[in-house]
Amino acid sequence: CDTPLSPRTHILRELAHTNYTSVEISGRAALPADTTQRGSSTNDANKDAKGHVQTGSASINMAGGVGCNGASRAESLECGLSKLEALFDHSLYTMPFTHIPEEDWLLKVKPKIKASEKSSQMWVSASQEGYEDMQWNSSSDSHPPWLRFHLGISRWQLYPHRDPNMDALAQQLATHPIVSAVQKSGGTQLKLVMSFPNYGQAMLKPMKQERDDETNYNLYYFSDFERHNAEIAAFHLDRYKLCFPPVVGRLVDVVKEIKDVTTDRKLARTFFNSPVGNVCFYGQCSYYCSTEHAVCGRPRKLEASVAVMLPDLSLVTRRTWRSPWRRSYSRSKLANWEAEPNYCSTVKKTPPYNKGTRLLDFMDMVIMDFLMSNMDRHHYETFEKFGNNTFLLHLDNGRAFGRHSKDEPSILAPLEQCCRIRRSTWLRLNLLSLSQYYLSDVMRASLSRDPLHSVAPLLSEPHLTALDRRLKTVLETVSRCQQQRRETGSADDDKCHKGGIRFMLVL
Ligand SMILES: Nc1ncnc2c1ncn2[C@@H]1O[C@H](COP(=O)(O)OP(=O)(O)OP(=O)(O)O)[C@@H](O)[C@H]1O
Ligand SMILES: [Mn+2]
Repeated sequence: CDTPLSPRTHILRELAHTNYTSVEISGRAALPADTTQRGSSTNDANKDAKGHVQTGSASINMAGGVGCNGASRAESLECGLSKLEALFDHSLYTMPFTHIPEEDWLLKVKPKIKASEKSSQMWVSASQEGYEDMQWNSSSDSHPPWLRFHLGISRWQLYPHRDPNMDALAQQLATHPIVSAVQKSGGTQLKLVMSFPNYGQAMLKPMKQERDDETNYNLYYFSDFERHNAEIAAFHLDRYKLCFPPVVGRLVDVVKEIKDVTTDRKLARTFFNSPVGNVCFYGQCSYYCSTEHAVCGRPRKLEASVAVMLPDLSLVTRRTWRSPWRRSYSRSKLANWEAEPNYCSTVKKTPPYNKGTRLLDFMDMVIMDFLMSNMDRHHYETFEKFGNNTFLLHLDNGRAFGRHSKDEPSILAPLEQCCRIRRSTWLRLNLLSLSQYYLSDVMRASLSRDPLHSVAPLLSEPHLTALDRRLKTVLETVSRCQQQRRETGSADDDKCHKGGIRFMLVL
């Protein structure tokens, strides 16, 4: 999702030369104004709050950062929140974006239309019970948060870093009345599309497992449950890559907000009361949609993840890409990448991985998947409009965070086989391994802002600990690559990709 680097690229270089084991980085450059918003024609990113132009050098100092050791639970959360703020203020996260040209926005608001054309061009909704009257015009102030989100999608990202719309969007996803709920077709497990009075829509995945449950070791990855908290946690983990649609947790009343408002008769037929009086349903799908696997309220309240829907496919087409490192989805067969030692060199020569930043974007996704132990990344998607030169959408993270006591090294195979990583990713991962920005601390803090945190923390402590452990493994894998490069020299088939870097250069 990185746009071309700004003149502040030297910050990265400076950090790349920093010895992370002995030097702490504060890098608190003044927070740049968000330049990715539509209509901002001047680049304010290098100005501080008073409008002074920043020279843009990251300050690297020896002073200690925020330390949370020995704090009580509440203090430790408070401390984590300041770490999160410090992280997002860091110059590695506030890279200014260049102005986004008109053709790089996913959607356009139609220019004013003549009165004579109005009757045919204006969308007038039939008045439906539960829905609000729309009063939208071309001004973004009149738009509901979901529409602002759609209009803010660009070639490079789904939403800007520190999106001013994010709080309102999350708030509506978590609290707005649900006026309709139907099953979402496609995919293998039960999920619903919910509609809100302002015509926004969201995808709901219900809670299937307790936070502390570990996936049964005898279950293959392809028959594992989907987890609502994994969808929420994946969104928080990704917030710097900005490739997942916003997801929040919600306590849903299964009677008032699903059974009573659904027009989906197949879904309605599957509701029943459990022996202890909880209201349950199971819907229709190809896995786990049976009475034995029903999802149940307590007695009517059900935890769920709620993800904002992307623009409808009839408006914006998406392309689905099969992952080159897709698993075999078989109990006995090996996938090509498991059998062929030189698999990556073939992929590197194959479009779209042979050009641009696709391979590096793919590696970012692989690293995320390893951190959250998601083995189910069979496909990813892109917006068709942007061709091959765009970010990857990582939808569907429901099978992540299944086991905290086990890591899955094979998820890192692409990184290990290709030895490629985006420089900014590598630097950010290094930052997250420093005590003042520990990944587990910032994730704990970030997730504490979700509405479901008040019920129980969305990731249990062992899952948070696993994140730090896995991050270390990623960094070690990169170090091994660097070591190999040092030993074999730089004479190889690799060309430095735009936006990426070979390990030799990182050193
Ligand atoms: N936020 C979203 N907005 C729009 N479409 C979405 C969103 N999330 C997922 N989808 C679409 O719905 C499809 C099914 O969703 P998802 O993959 O999460 O379900 P699933 O049951 O886990 O599927 P599978 O069994 O294939 O893993 C996706 O392939 C994607 O195209
Ligand atoms: Mn899935």
